[in-house]
Amino acid sequence: MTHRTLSPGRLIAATHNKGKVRELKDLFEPLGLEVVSAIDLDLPEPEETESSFAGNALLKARAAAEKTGAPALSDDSGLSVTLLNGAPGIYSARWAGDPRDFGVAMARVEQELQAAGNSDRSAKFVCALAMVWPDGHEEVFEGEVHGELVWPPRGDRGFGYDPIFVADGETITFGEMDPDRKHAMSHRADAFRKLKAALLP
Ligand SMILES: O=c1[nH]c(=O)c2ncn([C@@H]3O[C@H](COP(=O)(O)OP(=O)(O)OP(=O)(O)O)[C@@H](O)[C@H]3O)c2[nH]1
Ligand SMILES: [Mg+2]
Repeated sequence: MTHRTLSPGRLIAATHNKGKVRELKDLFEPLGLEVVSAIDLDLPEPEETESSFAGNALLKARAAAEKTGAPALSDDSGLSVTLLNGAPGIYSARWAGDPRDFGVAMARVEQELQAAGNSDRSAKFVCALAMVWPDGHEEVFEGEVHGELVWPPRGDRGFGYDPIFVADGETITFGEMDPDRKHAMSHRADAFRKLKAALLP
C-alpha cells in the first residue's frame, strides 16, 4: 500500500474519551500536530456497529473527517481476556454501562474470570488507530500489549481497565504507572509507532 505523509497542522482526534484525548495529545503534539478533539468540537458520537477494532476505528474517523473536512484520527481499543475468549474486546466501553462506571466493568471481568475457573489471568490490550483524510484516503494501524490481570484494582493515573492490568515484565498496574512509562509500552504506543513509521517517514 502507498502510505500518505501526514503533514503538520490540525488533526481531529475522533474520540469522546477524555483519557484517550490526553494520551493522543501526548503522542501526536510533539510531532507538530494541533490535536482538536471530537469533544472540543461537539461532534456526534457514531454508533459502533462493526465487529472489529479496525472496523469501529474507521467508522469513527470517517464520520469526523466528513463532518470537519480535516484529517481525523480515531482509536478503537479494549481489553481482551484469554480465559473469556477475548471478551470484553470491542465491548470494553459497553461493559461499563451508561453512564460509564469502570469499577463495575472491572468487577465484571473479575467475576467472570472466577466463574471460568480463574486458571489463566493473562490478557492483552488492543488498539486500532485509524487515519482518514477528507478525500477518503484511509489507513489503520494495530498495536497490542500483553499482561496479567490483578485484583483488587490499584492506582488512579490511567483510565478504563488500567487499575487491573500489569504488563508483562512489570510489577505495577497501568493505573499506578507514570504516563510517560505507559506511553513507552502500551497498545496505543505500539499502534502509534507503526503509524509514525508509515505516515511520518
Ligand atoms: O485501562 C485502559 N487503558 C487503556 O489504555 C485503554 N484503552 C482502551 N481502554 C478501554 O476500552 C474501551 C474502548 O472503547 P472505545 O474504543 O469504544 O472507546 P470509548 O467509547 O471510550 O471512546 P470513543 O473513542 O469510542 O469515543 C475504553 O472505554 C477503555 O475503557 C482502555 N482501558
Ligand atoms: Mg466508543
